[in-house]
Amino acid sequence: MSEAAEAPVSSTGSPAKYVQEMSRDGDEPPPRYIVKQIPNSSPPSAPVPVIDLSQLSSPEELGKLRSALSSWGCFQAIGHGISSSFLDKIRHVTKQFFALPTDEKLKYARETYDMEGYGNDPVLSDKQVYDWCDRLFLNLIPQDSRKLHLWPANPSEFREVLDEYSVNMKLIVELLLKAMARSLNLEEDCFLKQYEDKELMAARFNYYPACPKPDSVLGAKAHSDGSAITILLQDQEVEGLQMFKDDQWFRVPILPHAFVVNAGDQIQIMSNGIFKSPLHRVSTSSEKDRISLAVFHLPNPEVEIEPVKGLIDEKWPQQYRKLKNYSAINFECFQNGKIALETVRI
Ligand SMILES: O=C(O)CCC(=O)C(=O)O
Ligand SMILES: [Fe+2]
Repeated sequence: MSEAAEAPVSSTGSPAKYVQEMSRDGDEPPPRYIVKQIPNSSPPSAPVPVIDLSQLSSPEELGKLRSALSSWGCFQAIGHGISSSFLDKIRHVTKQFFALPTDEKLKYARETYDMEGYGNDPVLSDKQVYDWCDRLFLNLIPQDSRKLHLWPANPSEFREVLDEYSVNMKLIVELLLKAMARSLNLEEDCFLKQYEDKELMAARFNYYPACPKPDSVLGAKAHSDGSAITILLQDQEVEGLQMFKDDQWFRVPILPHAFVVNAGDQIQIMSNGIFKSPLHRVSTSSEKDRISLAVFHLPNPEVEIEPVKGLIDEKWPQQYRKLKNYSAINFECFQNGKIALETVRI
């Protein structure tokens, strides 16, 4: 294919120019960003379920949680206990970071073929259509995996705010994993036990600049998350996230100060396919920049995961094999155009 030759790929395994710079300079999106035809490019708004995390001791709310995760694979979480002012603050420092001059942001640039740090869509395959998005990817947990030199010192509160955000995210994830187990009438620590106290958590700050071709360019191509759980803070004003359900795309509306919680592929495996890891994508806007912050939580790659025994019986046999390092499987499948979850199905 000639596609690889059309868009120069720099030696860092990244598209040659940051998307934010192309947007600022009024560049036409290069061919490698063009999706030939975006199916369903203006879908309807989605009735994504809303779950109140402060009510998860009630059987009704647990029932809603189970139903949301086994149909949509996602929900909007309210009642999470994090103040609106703190959420505004983390959005604010995110915007401040991306507003810095490129030279300043490059102090935190990711290394060749590394995920962590500031950069654009990593190039993993020569068939890849690029996302109209720049990112800052940082490990949060375990603490000793943090590459603090990649944590922006500008704006000055960035590190402190992210550290506090990380503490909050860990608490919410644990609360959710326990509630998800209870919603299936299982011991509440049955998912957490599989982590063997070796969890990973990482943050991806996404910056989607305005795009002159929203009908043929995506902020993020359709994907499911390779995590166990993802907690996403959407932009306050600019929509973009879309979910695939029942063969159709839906726009996820903005609910101020709610998180969008996604089941990731690894919880689909651990729940023996009961919870669904949803396919989602991000559209672009011709007028406005958009930010989001995704926090991914997953077991350490050394740890083996498998469907929980209590969810396997004759009527619903084991759907996925025991495995470890799902991220590596996911990565290889992406490069070979395969769907990772399908390759680990029994
Ligand atoms: O920006 C969004 O709304 C979604 C981002 C996302 O799906 C991701 O970072 O995995
Ligand atoms: Fe995602």
